[in-house]
Amino acid sequence: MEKLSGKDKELIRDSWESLGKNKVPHGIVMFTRLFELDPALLSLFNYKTNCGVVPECLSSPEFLEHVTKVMLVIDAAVNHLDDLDSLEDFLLNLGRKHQAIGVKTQSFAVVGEALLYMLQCSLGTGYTAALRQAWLNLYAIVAAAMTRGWAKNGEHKSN
Ligand code: HEM
Repeated sequence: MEKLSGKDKELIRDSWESLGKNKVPHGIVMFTRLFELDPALLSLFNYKTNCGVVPECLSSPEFLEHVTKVMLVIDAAVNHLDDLDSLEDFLLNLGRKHQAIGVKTQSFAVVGEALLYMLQCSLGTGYTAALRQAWLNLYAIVAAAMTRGWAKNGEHKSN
């Protein structure tokens, strides 16, 4: 896996310190943005939530569970900045599962955009160009590992 600079790690850790204590509310901001950017993603959750519109979805327990799961993956990444390789197998497997669910790899990038939006909303003036880049670098590492797992599962299938 790629490595992050010492400065990247510092910016990520400092900014996550307060955000990580309120994962679900920040995750909801992120997923609200995700569905603004790509409303079609809602249908991937329908089999569980049976919800047709965003507000209903965002308050359903299954949905909040996924928001929590995503935030916990981010939390794990932040807690393993010096040792991201240790997450490789977990992330490969996660990518494989998302391939099976029908999530496209392009959608991982949209989640990245939604993550940046949430950081911008939450950090205000603390959202600097360097901080944005640090998070982009971290998320790129996570998404790349998920994409490798996705591709292993999806070999010979179209993306
Ligand atoms: C477009 C984006 C995504 C969609 C539509 C999506 C959808 C889903 C769905 C439908 C499930 C199965 C139901 C559930 O467990 O709640 C799932 C599971 C999960 N997702 Fe996602 N997901 C997306 C992105 C992500 C990302 C970026 C992460 C982490 C960074 C993530 C983390 C997880 C985890 C940890 C699980 C549970 C896997 C397990 O059961 O072992 N998801 N996702």
